[in-house]
Amino acid sequence: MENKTMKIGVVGGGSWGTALAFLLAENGFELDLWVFEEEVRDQILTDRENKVFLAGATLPETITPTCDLKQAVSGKDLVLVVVPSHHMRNVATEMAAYMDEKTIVVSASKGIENKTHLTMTGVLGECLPQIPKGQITVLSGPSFAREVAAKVPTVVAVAGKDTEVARIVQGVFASPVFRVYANNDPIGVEIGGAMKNIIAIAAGMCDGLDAGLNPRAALITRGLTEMKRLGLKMGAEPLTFSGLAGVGDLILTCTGSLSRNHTVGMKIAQGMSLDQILDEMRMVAEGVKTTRSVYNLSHKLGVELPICNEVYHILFDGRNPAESINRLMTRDLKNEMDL
Ligand SMILES: NC(=O)C1=CN([C@@H]2O[C@H](COP(=O)(O)OP(=O)(O)OC[C@H]3O[C@@H](n4cnc5c(N)ncnc54)[C@H](O)[C@@H]3O)[C@@H](O)[C@H]2O)C=CC1
Ligand SMILES: O=C(CO)COP(=O)(O)O
Repeated sequence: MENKTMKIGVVGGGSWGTALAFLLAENGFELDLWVFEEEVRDQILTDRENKVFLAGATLPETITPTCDLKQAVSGKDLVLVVVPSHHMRNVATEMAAYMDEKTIVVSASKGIENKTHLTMTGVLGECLPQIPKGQITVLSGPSFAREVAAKVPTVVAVAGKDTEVARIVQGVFASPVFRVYANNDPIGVEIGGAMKNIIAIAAGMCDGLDAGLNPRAALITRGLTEMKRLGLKMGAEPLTFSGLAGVGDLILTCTGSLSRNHTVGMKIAQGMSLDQILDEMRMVAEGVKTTRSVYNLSHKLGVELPICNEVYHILFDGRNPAESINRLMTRDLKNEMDL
């Protein structure tokens, strides 16, 4: 199939869905963009801008905003889903009625469902039984939406169990400012993308306390070990965690001031309550819900994740972040390479 004639739908007009729609339009595709809020659809139609979630990017006429999910996904060759992880099941269940087995599905959402502990391709696989599993892929890596919309050079991974399909998706998204590596370890890519958000909350707490640069580097490094530990238990490839969706995204989110998860951690350390912080945010900080999923999953699987465990108790039990640093520092002494 000649790429540019592919019919594409993007589901989710938050900052990341809008930035990826912009990228695809720049790559020469015409596409439908499903947005949840009528206000956002109307703004894009009249001003060619998503002022709520991605102010500043001018969206070309080749992006058609719609609140009609059927219009966005039916008859498409490729559907990119970019809704917050806690809305994935509802949205995908509604999509199922309009989709046939030929469509390639790409998830760009990062999270682990609270109830089922499924990653986003797992949820999509359950909700879209007509789509062969090899056609469900994931795009992830160090990529703030605002920088992608500003055409800042960005490098990500696209993972799928079917190498051919991953290559097609790679070709659709790749551009001179958006380099895409193919990867065949979707579960590793998704565990990396979901768990780095928890560690970013921890790094934000560390920065909010002004605890120092040494502890932040330690959190990033030991956080990577925790990502790998849970990932391996779930069947991931170890090398994925050294890649873009692992350490790459971990570094970006733990050190980048644009991160919503890092910001949540900073505000907690500065004394705000989680409810207060979330009430003030229209955007999503996936790490909050993922912390709950990972806490429960790690206990179920018997995997020790000390940093994630502390983040859980700070967010949901009111533990003091400074006390958590002390608890992490005074744990039994270990061998660094133990997984
Ligand atoms: N923003 C970024 O830089 C990046 C975000 N992501 C991931 O992309 C996913 C989507 O996040 P963003 O685009 O950042 O969203 P956002 O935080 O900018 O906006 C929130 C989104 O939730 C939608 N929403 C609210 N209620 C909804 C409902 N009931 N059903 C469906 N959608 C609803 C809003 O329409 C909006 O699109 C997340 O999993 C995030 O981790 C991944 C990489 C980069
Ligand atoms: O996933 C992201 C960058 O790769 C975005 O991180 P935040 O959701 O913390 O802003």
